[in-house]
Amino acid sequence: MILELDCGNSFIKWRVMPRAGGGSAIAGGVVDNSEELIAALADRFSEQLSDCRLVSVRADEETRLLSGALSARFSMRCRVAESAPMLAGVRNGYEDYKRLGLDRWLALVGAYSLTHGACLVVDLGTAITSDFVDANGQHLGGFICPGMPLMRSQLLTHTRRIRYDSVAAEHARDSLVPGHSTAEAVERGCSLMLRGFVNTQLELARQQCGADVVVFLTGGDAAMAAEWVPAARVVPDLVFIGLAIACPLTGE
Ligand SMILES: Nc1ncnc2c1ncn2[C@@H]1O[C@H](COP(=O)(O)OP(=O)(O)OP(=O)(O)O)[C@@H](O)[C@H]1O
Ligand SMILES: CC(C)(CO)[C@@H](O)C(=O)NCCC(=O)O
Ligand SMILES: [K+]
Repeated sequence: MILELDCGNSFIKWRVMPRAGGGSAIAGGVVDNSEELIAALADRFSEQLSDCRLVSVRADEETRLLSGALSARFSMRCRVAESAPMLAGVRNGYEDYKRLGLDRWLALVGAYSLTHGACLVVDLGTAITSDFVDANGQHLGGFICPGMPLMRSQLLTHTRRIRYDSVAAEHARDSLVPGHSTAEAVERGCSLMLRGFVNTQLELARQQCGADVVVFLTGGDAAMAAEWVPAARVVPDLVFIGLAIACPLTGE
């Protein structure tokens, strides 16, 4: 079995796949840190993991420690995705290709592998990122802005009186009419910022890549954005699709 990891800034997303080259996930989850990850895996998969592949946007040292701990604990090979100027028909558009976040790069490569045509990838996590690729696989660049979790926490951190609980937040998200409570005002305000961003990306994508550009949404808040872009494809495992391309294992 193969362990796949997407180490984001806030969470580590993991899944166990039956073998190289496909099938559906046997198990998966989201954890806060490597200790939790090892605990989640140790019960069920102690003897069965042969390989690991991972992508990380964390510091190199932190990523090295994580892959070292995993390969030691589960006696498996561990491959770490690296930056590349070109992969699977996609050409990195950054001035310095090493600076493009690896999660963005792999999601883009994953999306292009599904369409072989122009795409826009919007990843809504801690940060929100968008990336454009044309029909020839040329990455046209992208954007980075704060995601919903960061927008909320900035308001909370830098004000005295913006306070509300998660139940109120949940209810507030039922509608986008002007808020009559702090929870509604903040949640809907941030949602509208997100909606404005997503709609602008869509316009830009059509200008840059043509009207038949395929829109992919991924990351924790993808489902929310999907309401505003009915034609979009919500692909939660886009980064993992790219990861398999970047780190093929024997047999793939
Ligand atoms: N405590 C939690 N337990 C389980 N799942 C969670 C928890 N907190 C968040 N999630 C889910 O985990 C996923 C995190 O995805 P997201 O794309 O937001 O990752 P992230 O690591 O915060 O972002 P990034 O990759 O940009 O750093 C979301 O689907 C979210 O709903
Ligand atoms: C933007 C994030 C934080 C999104 O996870 C990540 O892709 C990253 O750290 N990128 C490096 C900066 C860049 O992509 O230009
Ligand atoms: K991400």
